[in-house]
Amino acid sequence: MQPVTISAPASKSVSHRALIAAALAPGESELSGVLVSNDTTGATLPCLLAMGATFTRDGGDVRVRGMADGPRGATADSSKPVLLDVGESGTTCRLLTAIAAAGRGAFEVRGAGRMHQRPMAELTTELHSQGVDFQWLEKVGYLPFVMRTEGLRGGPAAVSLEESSQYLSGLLLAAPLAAKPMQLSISGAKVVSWPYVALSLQVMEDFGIPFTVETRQGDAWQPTPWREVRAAEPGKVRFIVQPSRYAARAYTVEGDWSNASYFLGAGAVSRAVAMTGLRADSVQGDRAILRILQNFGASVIWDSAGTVSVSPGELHGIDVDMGQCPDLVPTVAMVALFAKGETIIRNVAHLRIKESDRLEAVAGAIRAVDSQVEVLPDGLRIAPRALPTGKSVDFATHSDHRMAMSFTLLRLGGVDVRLDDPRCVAKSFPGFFEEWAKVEQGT
Ligand SMILES: O=C(O)C1=C[C@@H](OP(=O)(O)O)[C@@H](O)[C@H](O)C1
Ligand SMILES: C=C(OP(=O)(O)O)C(=O)O
Repeated sequence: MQPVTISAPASKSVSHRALIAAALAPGESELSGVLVSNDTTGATLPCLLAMGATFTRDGGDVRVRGMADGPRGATADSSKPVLLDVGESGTTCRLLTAIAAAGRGAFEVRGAGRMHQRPMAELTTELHSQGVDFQWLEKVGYLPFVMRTEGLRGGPAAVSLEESSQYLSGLLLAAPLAAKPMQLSISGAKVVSWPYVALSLQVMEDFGIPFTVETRQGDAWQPTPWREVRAAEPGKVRFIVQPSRYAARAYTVEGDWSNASYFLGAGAVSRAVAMTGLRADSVQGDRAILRILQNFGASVIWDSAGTVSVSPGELHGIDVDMGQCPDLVPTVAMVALFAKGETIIRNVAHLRIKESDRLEAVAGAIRAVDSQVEVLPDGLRIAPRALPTGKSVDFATHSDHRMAMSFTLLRLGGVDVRLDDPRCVAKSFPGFFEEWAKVEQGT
């Protein structure tokens, strides 16, 4: 039987970063293949427009005229700060708070839904020591707030990556706009979601920003190519970013490994799925989905044209640390329900502060299909039972796109999946259900 072929949607994380870099690059950039979704063209783009960049867009082709001298907020004589509405996008919120802080004037940052419960303090504390003033409109450390800035001073700064990598990504992307070189280091006890920091460095490099990464070897700091830093440890890596300008350019956004995971997962549990448009050498951590599906027992093949295919096998439960690829957890948890034996997912306490409390939301879906699950302080222990084939089951998405997309996998086990809010997929993948229909129709 021929595999169903799906072309991967554009990377959400790269789209955010390419829009930011192009908006900060004086001159004209042409971006192709930008993800059209609520978080990217619906949140990051309008916020950058409010800061002073201009855009013309035809689908995912975006022509950007970058800001001539950095982000501009409202001046002291204006009664209203410039509004940055980040919607439900954590990436927009954390990255653009740092970018706006590196500009001038007053900005009000607001969001929607869960975004007002997702923490900001780790980032804003550091921005405050850089000279930025915050006025909290509801709760200290959370949206909404008004920020007044005269730019970043530069010099040393340290941030913890225990709950999110987005704080460091924001500081890195904003650092070239600081008055002096910035030396960023990692505090805290552990690092999660490291590959997203590497993606930020990749886009900075692609848009001409000079920076050095140093790792500690014994008592000395050694310059290290950023691609060689696989998983950073607190106190063992630092970044030196020179004041500089992003350089305008043409740029093509690569495919998204996170949103590919639902289709690759379908290949593992049902019938072969082939995907085009994914980079085998991508810096995206969610490329790990291939290794994880292989560990379950699925087979993975790359062909010479760069198409990857996943086919089913005898699936058995696995024990997996997903600290560096948290967005894959809902997919992996659903695949675990098709496997024999227990699956344990570890090191993902940060899933509790995403679009929903994802440990509880995923556990709710597992219970809805009569399997057993234990919610651990930092993960899930899943004991699958036979799926309720032929039955209609109601699922609570908690308005979380990754819940809606991952629970849909259960249709391949014969479950009539009823989602309370299927439209929440628009956050990252508005065309998800149209693509999914191809999997079910087998064409
Ligand atoms: O920087 C990014 O593009 C992202 C970082 C990750 O968040 P955390 O670093 O908060 O885990 C990830 O979950 C999110 O979907 C995208
Ligand atoms: C956590 C996610 O995104 P964000 O943090 O940008 O809201 C996600 O897409 O799963």
